[in-house]
Amino acid sequence: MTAEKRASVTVPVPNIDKPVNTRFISFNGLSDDKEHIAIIYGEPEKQPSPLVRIHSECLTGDVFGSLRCDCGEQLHEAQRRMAEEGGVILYLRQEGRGIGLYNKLDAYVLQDKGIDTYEANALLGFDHDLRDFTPAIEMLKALKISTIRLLTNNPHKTKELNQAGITVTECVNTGVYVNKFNSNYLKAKVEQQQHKIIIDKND
Ligand SMILES: Nc1nc2c(ncn2[C@@H]2O[C@H](COP(=O)(O)OP(=O)(O)OP(=O)(O)O)[C@@H](O)[C@H]2O)c(=O)[nH]1
Ligand SMILES: [Zn+2]
Repeated sequence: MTAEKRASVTVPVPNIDKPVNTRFISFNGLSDDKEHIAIIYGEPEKQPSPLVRIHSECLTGDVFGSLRCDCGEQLHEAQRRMAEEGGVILYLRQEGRGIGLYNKLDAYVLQDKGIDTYEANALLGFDHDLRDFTPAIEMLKALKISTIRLLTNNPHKTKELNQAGITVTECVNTGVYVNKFNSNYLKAKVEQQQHKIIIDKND
């Protein structure tokens, strides 16, 4: 079954000086049963290569501003950039790189004993990253967007999209949001998964 748009709802969101209208889009026919959502700024379907952020849900960071990761800040950066130039946020319901919220909290318990973010997954019996970006590809196709600039530091996302027929003309890195609580987490992403995050050696 090919995925298609279900509802498109206008949602004003706050921006620097005045609210900006976005469209929240739901889908029928995605290949898993999760309620993934696209948030559209402007008219990206009319741009030759719009900015796209594929953002994996992080309740702790996105909603509550947890400083253990950089997710909330990356999401807010995407929102600011897209309010300026248009774009699409694909908000994927893949909490904890696919292991779920409770398991992520279990992984945090292990990390508090000195184990890194990927090794903690392994100790809990999971692969280091269980995410599947197929729904993101299906959503882009339903939105009739096949050429994008991807806002990410993760080179593996670009590779998966290219393999599925979405052309990534540019990989736009996000800012670096390092603090004393997330520096080991960011270092593990750089050292083990080649994320493009420049961390100052003093952090
Ligand atoms: N399993 C696990 N998931 C985590 C941990 N910290 C954050 N996450 C989840 O990781 C996901 C974000 O993935 P990241 O690997 O940080 O970043 P990315 O999406 O691959 O790369 P960017 O596009 O640059 O953000 C979110 O779903 C978070 O909930 C952790 O310690 N363990
Ligand atoms: Zn996070």
